[in-house]
Amino acid sequence: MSGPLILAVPSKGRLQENAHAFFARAGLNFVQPGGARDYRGAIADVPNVEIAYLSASDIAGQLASGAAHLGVTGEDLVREEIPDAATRVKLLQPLGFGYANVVVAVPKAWIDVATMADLDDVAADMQRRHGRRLRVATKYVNLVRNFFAWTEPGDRRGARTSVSNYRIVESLGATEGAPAAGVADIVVDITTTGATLEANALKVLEDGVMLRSQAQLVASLGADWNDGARAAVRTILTRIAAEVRAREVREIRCRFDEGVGRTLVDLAARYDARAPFGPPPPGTPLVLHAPKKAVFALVEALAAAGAGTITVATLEDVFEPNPRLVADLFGALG
Ligand SMILES: Nc1ncnc2c1ncn2[C@@H]1O[C@H](COP(=O)(O)OP(=O)(O)OP(=O)(O)O)[C@@H](O)[C@H]1O
Ligand SMILES: O=P(O)(O)OC[C@H]1O[C@H](OP(=O)(O)OP(=O)(O)O)[C@H](O)[C@@H]1O
Ligand SMILES: [Mg+2]
Repeated sequence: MSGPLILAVPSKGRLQENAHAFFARAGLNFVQPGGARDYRGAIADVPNVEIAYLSASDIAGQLASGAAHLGVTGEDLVREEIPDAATRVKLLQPLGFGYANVVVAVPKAWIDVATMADLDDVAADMQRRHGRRLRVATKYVNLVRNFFAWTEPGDRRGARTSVSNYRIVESLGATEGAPAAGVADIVVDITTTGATLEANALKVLEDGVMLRSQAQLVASLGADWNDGARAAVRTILTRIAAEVRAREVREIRCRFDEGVGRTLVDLAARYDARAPFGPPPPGTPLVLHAPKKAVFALVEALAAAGAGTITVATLEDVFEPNPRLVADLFGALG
């Protein structure tokens, strides 16, 4: 077989805009030969790639089945829709957008209920007194089953307790409204600002954060990884890796007096900064790539060690040989 590499990209919803911006920053410009309503596209200068525009949840499904090779979707959807995720997909890169938590939320009116252990008591009580099970409205059926079944030993407040005596009420929209509507007792849903929970008078349990999710770049392990698809993914991941690396680091350049060059390189290593072009010959500035977080501490240390003028700059792309992203995927594909 020799089909093209299928890259699945959100066509609507929360992730769409950020996903497009992410690929554009990596120099991957999408073209839609059939116009804006065409759900298939291509990348301007990378042959053998077909873009599939899909909803975020369809993307998780297509990656699981191998219908798409590479895609962007929420980690919540990967964990929910692909129970055996480790054998079917590889999460290559968290993308720094689409942050949201999957949480257990109960009516604020339940003032005595603050933890999963409390919730288990409520569920047991309902069963005993009314002969019915606690109703949980959610679209995250698999995540709920796993989370509610899991116990972590420890004292009552310090640990997680499993919840039994519940049943799931599947809800595909407006989930937070289910308790007020009387169709469920509590909800499990995704939240970012908490505004929707607040508007529905719900509160998150103290130990009720089931998953901290963000958008992920995901590869399918079961797709048709023919030679053409492998060549295309190498090009795509190399550009993405260069962009990701550039965002992680700052370039520091400094003047230094003869003799201290070596000392400065050693000093930089203590801040996880590297001299990508090696120690400079006399008379040329030292160039370092430093983790963003370490920049100001490193600048101070360099100045104290005798550096002259120091400049800090952001970089557009940092291409390194054998980027981790490429190695990770090819390692997983074998
Ligand atoms: N409130 C939110 N804030 C940030 N990211 C979110 C939020 N809600 C969802 N997401 C992330 O975006 C993904 C897709 O959600 P989104 O709401 O865009 O699509 P959907 O619910 O599948 O479809 P629809 O367009 O019908 O809402 C979620 O699975 C999650 O990873
Ligand atoms: O914590 P907040 O910032 O208020 O966000 C939470 C809301 O966002 C999502 O719904 P969405 O708007 O995607 O609608 P949907 O239920 O149709 O998917 C989620 O299902 C919540 O309802
Ligand atoms: Mg939604």
